[in-house]
Amino acid sequence: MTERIDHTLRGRWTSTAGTLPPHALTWLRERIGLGDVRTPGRAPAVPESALDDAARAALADVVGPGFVRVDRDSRLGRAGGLSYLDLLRQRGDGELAVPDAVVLPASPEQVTDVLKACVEHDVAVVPFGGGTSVVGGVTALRGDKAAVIALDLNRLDKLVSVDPESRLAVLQAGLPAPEAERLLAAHGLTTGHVPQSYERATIGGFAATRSAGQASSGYGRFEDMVEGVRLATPVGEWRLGGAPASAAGPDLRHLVVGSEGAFGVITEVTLRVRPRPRVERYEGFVVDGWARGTALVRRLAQDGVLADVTRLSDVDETAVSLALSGGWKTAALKAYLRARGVRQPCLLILGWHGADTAAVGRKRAATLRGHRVVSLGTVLGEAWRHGRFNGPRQRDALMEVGVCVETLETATHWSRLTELRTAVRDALVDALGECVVMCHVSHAYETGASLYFTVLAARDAADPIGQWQVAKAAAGEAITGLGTISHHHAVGTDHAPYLEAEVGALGLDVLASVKRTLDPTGVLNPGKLLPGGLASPGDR
Ligand SMILES: Cc1cc2nc3c(=O)[nH]c(=O)nc-3n(C[C@H](O)[C@H](O)[C@H](O)COP(=O)(O)OP(=O)(O)OC[C@H]3O[C@@H](n4cnc5c(N)ncnc54)[C@H](O)[C@@H]3O)c2cc1C
Repeated sequence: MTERIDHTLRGRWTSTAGTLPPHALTWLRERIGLGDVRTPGRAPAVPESALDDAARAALADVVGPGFVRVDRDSRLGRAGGLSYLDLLRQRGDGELAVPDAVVLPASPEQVTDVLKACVEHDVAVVPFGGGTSVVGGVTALRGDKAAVIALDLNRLDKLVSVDPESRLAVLQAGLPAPEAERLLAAHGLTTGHVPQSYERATIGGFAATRSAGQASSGYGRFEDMVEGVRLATPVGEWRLGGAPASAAGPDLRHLVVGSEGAFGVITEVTLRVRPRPRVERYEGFVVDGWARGTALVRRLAQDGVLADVTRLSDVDETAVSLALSGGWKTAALKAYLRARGVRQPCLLILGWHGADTAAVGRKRAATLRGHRVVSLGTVLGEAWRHGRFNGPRQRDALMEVGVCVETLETATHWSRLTELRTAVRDALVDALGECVVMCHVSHAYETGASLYFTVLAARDAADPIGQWQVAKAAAGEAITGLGTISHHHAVGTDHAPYLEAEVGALGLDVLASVKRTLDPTGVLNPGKLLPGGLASPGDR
């Protein structure tokens, strides 16, 4: 939990190659026909920095010469995010976009001055928080600019103020989540925001992408927590949010939250915070079949009694978890479930947070009242909690042995949830052939829920990048018209082509107008959010 990002090491999450147990390898060979493809280990090419001396000097004037870095490791360390394609590129497959320099400002004022210098010297700016984007959000694209910098917000790492009476905290944008939580814990407070990328992602990154954490049912999505923002833009600073609620026109904070660095750089976020729970209880349950499972989660959401963490796996994801756990305990569990009449087990993890055991007990009783689920006890729930940040480590290990492994997510209304799940699943299977597609619901609302897919296939050694691009495009087409292109990963470069289908041509024009106002020369994060940057509506 305390691991700080090592910016020199971006090709994997872990510093050592992970390993898979032998039974997992055997299972993979059987299920996806895994051959002997290894992840390439070539060092990616790093071109000469295109940042000219005048631009470098202007930036050094703002942040100090030691904080304008043009060395290979610094630049390579901020070359792209952590999608499967990013990881392949960082390991030497395909072309990697490397920033010309890394600039590390230490204050909101310095961020504004860096932007001014970049406008003056025709330099594109990619805001860089934890660099955990999985949609190409931090790809170092320069657009039509002479050079591109990664604007690393690492040094904006302070808890600025706390108002315990109002339950508000002002946090600087570069704070990684564990550090933000450590600082808030000293005041008995928490954000409750725990995404799987918790160990590395930052407060500014969460706000910029409308992130959703594993306990979103209890604490809300990140945008629900944002009371105010401080934004540095090329045309000056913009501060928003001074009241708990307001009827002063449209809520402009939502032009900033989710703006993915294309409208400005978030330097501070005022967050609604909560008392830190003293007791957390996680429990595993099994429901018979996807239809019954989603009906149950829908009832809980619509009755307002969802557990703080609510995660329902489909039959495939449950089967894979059981297969990979292996051993006599799994065999005994399967026999037990059969005896209880469960034919198609779907694993349901529920977690409740509270001030004390009695409070947690009351919440648990409210969730479970009147529902038929088979409890597997807290051991399974605790196992989930223990392993909940393991996804990226397992991905490292899977990549090592030649697996094409990636996730994608969407959301839709309850009435279309199963249709969407089937459409995405079928599209992925059609595109990839022999593969495993698993799905779970981890964020539920009164009107619908998210779907999160994990895909495993044998990597195509000849064209690994093309293999996933085809599958991702097929999934994108399947989603269009049925659900959102992103429930919490954001748009980045990867989803930009699908944004028009979701918000309409007029929606894109509105976004382009905002961009033109805040970033008239288009230095901010070219190619992200808006396809091609959209300097003017006519450019589309
Ligand atoms: C293994 C893994 C698991 C993940 N799990 C989840 C999950 O459970 N829930 C979830 O919501 N997401 C998840 N993500 C996606 C990612 O972690 C989130 O999008 C996160 O919010 C990004 O935060 P970051 O600080 O790493 O931002 P970055 O990756 O650095 O940046 C993301 C985008 O925001 C922009 N940006 C960053 N900081 C700022 C700023 N201060 N001002 C303006 N723009 C900025 C960047 O330019 C980029 O476009 C996961 C990613 C990985 C790799």
